Amino acid sequence: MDQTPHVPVDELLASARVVAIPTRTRFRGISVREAVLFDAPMGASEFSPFVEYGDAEAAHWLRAAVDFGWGGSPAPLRESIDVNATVPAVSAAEVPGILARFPGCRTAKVKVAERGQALVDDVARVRAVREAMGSDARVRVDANTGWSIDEAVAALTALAAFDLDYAEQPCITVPELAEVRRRLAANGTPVRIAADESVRKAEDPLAVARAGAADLLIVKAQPLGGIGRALDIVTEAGLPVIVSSALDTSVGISMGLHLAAALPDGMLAGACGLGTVALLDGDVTAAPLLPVDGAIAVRRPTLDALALDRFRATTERERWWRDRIARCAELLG
Ligand SMILES: O=C(O)CCC(=O)C1=CC=C[C@@H](O)[C@@H]1C(=O)O
Ligand SMILES: [Mg+2]
Repeated sequence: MDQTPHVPVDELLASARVVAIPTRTRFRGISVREAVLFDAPMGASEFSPFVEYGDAEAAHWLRAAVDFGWGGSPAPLRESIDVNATVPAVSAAEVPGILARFPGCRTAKVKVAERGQALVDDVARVRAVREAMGSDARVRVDANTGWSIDEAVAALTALAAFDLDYAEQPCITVPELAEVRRRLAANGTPVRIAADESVRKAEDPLAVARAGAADLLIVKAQPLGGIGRALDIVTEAGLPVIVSSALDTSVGISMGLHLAAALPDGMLAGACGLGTVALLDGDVTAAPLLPVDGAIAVRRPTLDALALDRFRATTERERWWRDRIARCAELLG
């Protein structure tokens, strides 16, 4: 199913504004988040593939932006979406300060396997999260492909002491995920495995589900080419899902909220990774989509002219993003 409208590149460029927003805490090596906002007919839309991504990958994100801005979004089946606190790879001492930015959240996702850190750092961080949130909270970890099979089994065996909801993408490949899952079960420390990069960066996003290598899928609207495409994938995969984001502004978060709100009942496996505006030191709207009582209302934010000016990217970066849009648009045809 592909109902993404065709929009001439001149029209895309005419409505594009490029911003650079500082992060409050370094996250996946990023201290300034760049994004393009479109003032589009169906409402604001966002194009924000990470700068190191190639054009073929970034083109999926452009398709999503066009889909959301010019095509629209499916009718929401729910009014608000529970979200998780996202804890970057900070020291244990910084954990309470991070969690305070996510009021009411009873689920936390903790980054682990950060380059340059060791398992003791992960254990200390996850322990601090569990202690701060209490025994009834859900605590997940995300390794972003950072471990080998042996490292993943050792780390998750240790971290299982903190009662993990699941572990997101412990290793890179689908066979590795399957092996980690098998070994943990054989050791008597089963931890559910969630696939993220194996869905959003894979040539075949359904391969991980077909291989039985994951218990649930992380789905993100922008990398999967939009809400419609993401819905097609989850329907076909038949696994429970968590909707997440990519350190988007409130506009990209709104795309994720509309995806989560369109999922058929029973498919959503818990709180979604859509609270990350709390990690940014600014936004593009006067009413940011931040968690309140652990949830965010499903709505489309309006762009704020003052904010767009305040975070306006340099001329050089703006040119870079405009060239990127033109190349990606050409790939989409
Ligand atoms: O899922 C969340 O809690 C927040 C989003 C998040 O973790 C991510 C955002 C941006 C880039 C990714 O490396 C990362 C992820 O791996 O899920
Ligand atoms: Mg992830």
